[in-house]
Amino acid sequence: MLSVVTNLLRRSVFTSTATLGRKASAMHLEKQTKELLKLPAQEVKDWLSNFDAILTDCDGVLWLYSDVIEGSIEVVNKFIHSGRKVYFITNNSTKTREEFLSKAQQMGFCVDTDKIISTAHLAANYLKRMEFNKTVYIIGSSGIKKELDAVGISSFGVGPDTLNGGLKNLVDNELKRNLNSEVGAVIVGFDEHFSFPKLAKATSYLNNAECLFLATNTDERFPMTSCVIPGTGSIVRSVETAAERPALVMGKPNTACCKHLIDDKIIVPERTLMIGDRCNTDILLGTNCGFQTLLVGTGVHKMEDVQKWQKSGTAEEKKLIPDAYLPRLGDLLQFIDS
Ligand SMILES: O=C(O)COP(=O)(O)O
Ligand SMILES: [Mg+2]
Repeated sequence: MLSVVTNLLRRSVFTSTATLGRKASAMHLEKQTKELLKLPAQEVKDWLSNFDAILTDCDGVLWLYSDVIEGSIEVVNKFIHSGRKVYFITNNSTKTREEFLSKAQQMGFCVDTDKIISTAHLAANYLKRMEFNKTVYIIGSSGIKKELDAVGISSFGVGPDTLNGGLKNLVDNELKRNLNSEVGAVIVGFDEHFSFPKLAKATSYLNNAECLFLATNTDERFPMTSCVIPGTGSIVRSVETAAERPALVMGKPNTACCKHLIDDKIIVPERTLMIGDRCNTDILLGTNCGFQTLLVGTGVHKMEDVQKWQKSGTAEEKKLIPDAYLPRLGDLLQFIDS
């Protein structure tokens, strides 16, 4: 997926506005994105009445780090109070599900634990379900460790690990002599202390073909305009490259993260709306699950990105196109009857 987006971005550099105009006549063949604010209010209300379940991304839709995005609490709570099932589904692995719950509740969202889907929790439960009984080496944050503790799986690796005695020391004293023979899985999530020793240790463990390789998510970067904060995807790519094998990704767009809701008939795909700010995780998950999708412009992708993808020919690129677009989630408030 990274390569798809990279290619899309590369291609977009050479796309002129004139080309956009010329191809407009062929656009009726493409999936169209409804810009909700440009539609009559009744049409938007009718569209919303199709949904009795909503899955919403968190960072970039509901909040940006610790700041609530204006209007999102009111919209989400109205959805909840109208009897719709609302799930918070985040790729962020730095917190436990309980920590996300208290973050959301402290902000004012009326959400319960069973409605939070988060990737550290998904990873721990994946290992628990397979009755994993070895140790996990973590590249990531305390959220992963705490979720593993909660299911009785031992782990280590969280925190700084720097190249103190040089490369020779790392190789001779750590990689050759000090690898933990109990490690049976490596989990890679967001790690602000990611380092060369961590990369070398993870890939040394993964050199054993029986060692499981899980990644929480593949988001390339965090939603930020003033600078770039690399996301988990950049760390996962690095480990995958050195390990020479792909990780099993727990979060969006892997449909496994919400499959149980469909299998257990808790939600009906045709009556479910996926709301997100990133198309190659949130919107792709929605498309892959048969949900309707709504992109909001408060995070990673914008309507201009969608317009570029609408012109591209591949089926994979078309899966990134949402059904609807809004500048921000709070704009929905005027269309939800209380
Ligand atoms: O933290 C991330 O990488 C993404 O988080 P999100 O899925 O809530 O946008
Ligand atoms: Mg997001």
